[in-house]
Amino acid sequence: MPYLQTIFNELIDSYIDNKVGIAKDFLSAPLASNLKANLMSLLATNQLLSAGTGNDTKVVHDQLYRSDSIYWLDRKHNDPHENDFFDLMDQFVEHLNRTCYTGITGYEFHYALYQSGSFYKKHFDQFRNNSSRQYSMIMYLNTNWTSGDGGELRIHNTDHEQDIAPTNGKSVFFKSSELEHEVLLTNKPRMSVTGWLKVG
Ligand SMILES: O=C(O)CCC(=O)C(=O)O
Ligand SMILES: [Fe+2]
Repeated sequence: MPYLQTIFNELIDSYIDNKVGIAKDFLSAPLASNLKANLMSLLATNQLLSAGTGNDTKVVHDQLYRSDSIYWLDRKHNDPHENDFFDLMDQFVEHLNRTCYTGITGYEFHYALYQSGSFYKKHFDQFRNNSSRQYSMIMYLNTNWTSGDGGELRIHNTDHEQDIAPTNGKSVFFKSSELEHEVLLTNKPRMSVTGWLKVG
């Protein structure tokens, strides 16, 4: 089986078994490093925006709730690495729809930077007034991450909590309406690409 399909199945199979899909090497090392370099240059050129909570009609900038900053990826940027990322996501969505009949028709992704001391309190990803977000997907861009660095993604399952370290290239995948989660306070800059697979 081609390598990518093996990784896609690792993510999907662990999602089916545990409600939280994890694939350790979803992003290749070069792609992760190129996306991280993009994020660093967005920071250097002041293009990152403090992230809001809520959807477009009611965005609240509450730093007590989440303190990351973000930038949306777009094919219109004509950035080769963003386009490599979108090519990968197109293949993943095609694979997911073909093997699981998910009917995903779109997606949206942003870079996220959690500076040291940042966090994102417990929340669901699906907006109350809009259910187009079906699956949440996060890809991490952090080399040399160790346990004292904090910044784990904490998933609140009904009967247990699960902490996931944001290590380089890893992807996490779960149903947006189903699992409450949070980002624990990070002691080091923590970088990722986060997004949603959508219907309608
Ligand atoms: O970065 C993470 O691990 C999760 C981010 C998150 O929950 C979100 O952006 O909605
Ligand atoms: Fe979230």
